[in-house]
Amino acid sequence: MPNSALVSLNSVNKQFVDGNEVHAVLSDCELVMATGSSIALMGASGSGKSTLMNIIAGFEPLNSGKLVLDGQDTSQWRDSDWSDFRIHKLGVVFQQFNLLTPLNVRQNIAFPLSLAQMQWNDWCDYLVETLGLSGLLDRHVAALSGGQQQRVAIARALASQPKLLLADEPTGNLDEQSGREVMQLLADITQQGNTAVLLVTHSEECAAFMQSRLRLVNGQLYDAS
Ligand SMILES: Nc1ncnc2c1ncn2[C@@H]1O[C@H](COP(=O)(O)OP(=O)(O)OP(=O)(O)O)[C@@H](O)[C@H]1O
Repeated sequence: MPNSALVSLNSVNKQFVDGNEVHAVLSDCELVMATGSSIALMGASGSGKSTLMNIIAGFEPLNSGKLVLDGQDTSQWRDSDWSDFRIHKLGVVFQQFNLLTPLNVRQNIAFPLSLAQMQWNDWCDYLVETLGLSGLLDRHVAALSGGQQQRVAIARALASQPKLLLADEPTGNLDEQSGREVMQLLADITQQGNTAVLLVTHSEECAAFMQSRLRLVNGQLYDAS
């Protein structure tokens, strides 16, 4: 494995048990993602894209195989190791946004900063401006439209400049223009080399903003570039 690998999955298997039935979702799945790279993860509905994201974020355990994150084998990680990774190195844009509804936009974006003991900074101002959130900072997130909430979720995920961004269809609620602006932002941050992006998308147009494209079929990843 090259030293620069940020994410490495080696022969990963994941099944879900539903009553007497076992559903294999990932089967000897392999992935190497370099620091600062960007990958569009495509595949049919139900093929396991969100499951793969959840495994990398530590929200789902794998059944067998090896997951290495930033050079560390995660098999022995305790909850505190996962928390450390999530706070300091990971940003996630969930399909359902998962915003903190009692809080306003600024507080949502600042939340990961407080966990990482960081302050609001120029990067946060840049994100707010680029994502068109400047006029919304004092609004409660529950009162926002789906597209506005999605842009808050993206700003929150990027606020602490994570080494890895996992984004599950982050433009699904946006109009074409806003969607392109978000994709350009994601392409830019990977060009700058500090943040790697794993993007789940059904859109070929969004996928084209990423450096490479992979398709999940029968539990394995194939080059779809
Ligand atoms: N917690 C769970 N318990 C049982 N089965 C699950 C669970 N999570 C996912 N699955 C099953 O795993 C399979 C893959 O689901 P997943 O959500 O990863 O697919 P996806 O590729 O992200 O789909 P979509 O494009 O529709 O979002 C599906 O058959 C789903 O029903």
